[in-house]
Amino acid sequence: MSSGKGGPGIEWHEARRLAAAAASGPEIAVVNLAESIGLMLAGDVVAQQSIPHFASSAMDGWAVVGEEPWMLGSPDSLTPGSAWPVVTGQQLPIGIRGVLRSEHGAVDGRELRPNERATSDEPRPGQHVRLPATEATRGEIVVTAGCIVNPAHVALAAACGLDELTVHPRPTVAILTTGDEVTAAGLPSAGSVRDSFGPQLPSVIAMLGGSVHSTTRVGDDEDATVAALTTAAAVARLVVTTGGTGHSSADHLRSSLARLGATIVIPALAMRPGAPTMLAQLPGGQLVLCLPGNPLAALMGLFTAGGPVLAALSGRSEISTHRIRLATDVAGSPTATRLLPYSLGEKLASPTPWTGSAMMRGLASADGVLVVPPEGAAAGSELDALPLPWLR
Ligand SMILES: Nc1nc2c(c(=O)[nH]1)N[C@H]1C(S)=C(S)[C@@H](COP(=O)(O)OP(=O)(O)OC[C@H]3O[C@@H](n4cnc5c(N)ncnc54)[C@H](O)[C@@H]3O)O[C@H]1N2
Ligand code: MOO
Repeated sequence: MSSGKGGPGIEWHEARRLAAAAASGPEIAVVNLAESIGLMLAGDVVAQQSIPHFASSAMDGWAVVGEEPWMLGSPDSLTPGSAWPVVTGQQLPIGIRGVLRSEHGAVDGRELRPNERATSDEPRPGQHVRLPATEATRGEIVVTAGCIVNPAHVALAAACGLDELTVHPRPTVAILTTGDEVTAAGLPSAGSVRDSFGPQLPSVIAMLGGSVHSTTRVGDDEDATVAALTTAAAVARLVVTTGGTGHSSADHLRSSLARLGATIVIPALAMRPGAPTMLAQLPGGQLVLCLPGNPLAALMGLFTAGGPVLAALSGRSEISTHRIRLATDVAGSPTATRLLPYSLGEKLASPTPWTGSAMMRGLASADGVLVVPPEGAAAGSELDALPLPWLR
């Protein structure tokens, strides 16, 4: 069932606002550099010392002091006319003229001279010397909190002398799929359906910022549903369920949530498909996002309410809508927002032919999802559209 017995559904934009508001803020954790990639940075990255922190050679060759010819010696005395062999990265003392690269010099006995490949002024003052603090000074912020940590950030943090970063970890999510008729593999017989969620929902949730801890199948049974919700809520900040949102004898989600003392945040959505999507909060603060069993309806519910929840729990910015121009007239639904997978041609959007709530074919070929207001929209006008998490 949907809004019929559950009261009027919440308007689409309002539902997104309520979903984000119901989620408590992101957690903060300190993790090893390698584990931080892909997470939201919660604290600035600050150089612990200057980068580079010592002067070094940028070339294999000779550190030289003063004018040629240079006599090979040791770095202990910086006497004009002295030189010594260096390799790339080797520490250099202050006071040398520069580094003559190995291809541009020749040694005869202990005497070093530039060869014919060298220019007359080589090495110029400071040539091939990496000076300290040219990339950052000690205490300088080199990455500001609020971005997703990427591999380059991590390499920079390592260069800054850091071993760990302060991040917002991905919120843990537990998935419960319901439905005695659902078959996990192979060809389903008449009366059974292939599980749409097991193979894809964890990835979509990850794309939206979550980390799926477990996926559990629950039979159409109230005690089993209560037990599974309790187990899931013990490990997850968000529990995502599929199916069983209705009021039939096979649907036990509502009564199970009531038994657990849950507060209903979103009882239903004024949205097609996906109207029966529900958001509830358990007494421990964990959110339970109840998606309808129909596969497209479930993803529309996940994009609408799950996106804002996961963004808030992971400290990420919400996936925002963008404007897209229509190739055709699109009819609205008088009391609901329609979500229609669309494909693009010549930069104009047309709903795909497969928009039924059980159909995945439209979404599989879609470039995004149109957010159609109740009054519909005419060809040539612009509508809001949601980007698909896998195409961002
Ligand atoms: N009398 C009414 N009946 C229904 C209403 C209503 O308002 N009044 N709303 C319809 C709408 S809209 C939807 S959406 C569904 C929601 O149903 P449930 O959330 O209770 O889900 P189920 O009944 O368990 O399943 C619905 C449908 O989805 C199939 N399903 C379930 N799980 C999976 C899965 N893992 N993979 C693929 N398909 C799945 C299931 O076999 C059913 O066909 O209720 C309508 N009915
Ligand atoms: O809301 Mo249901 O999702 O139309 O099938």
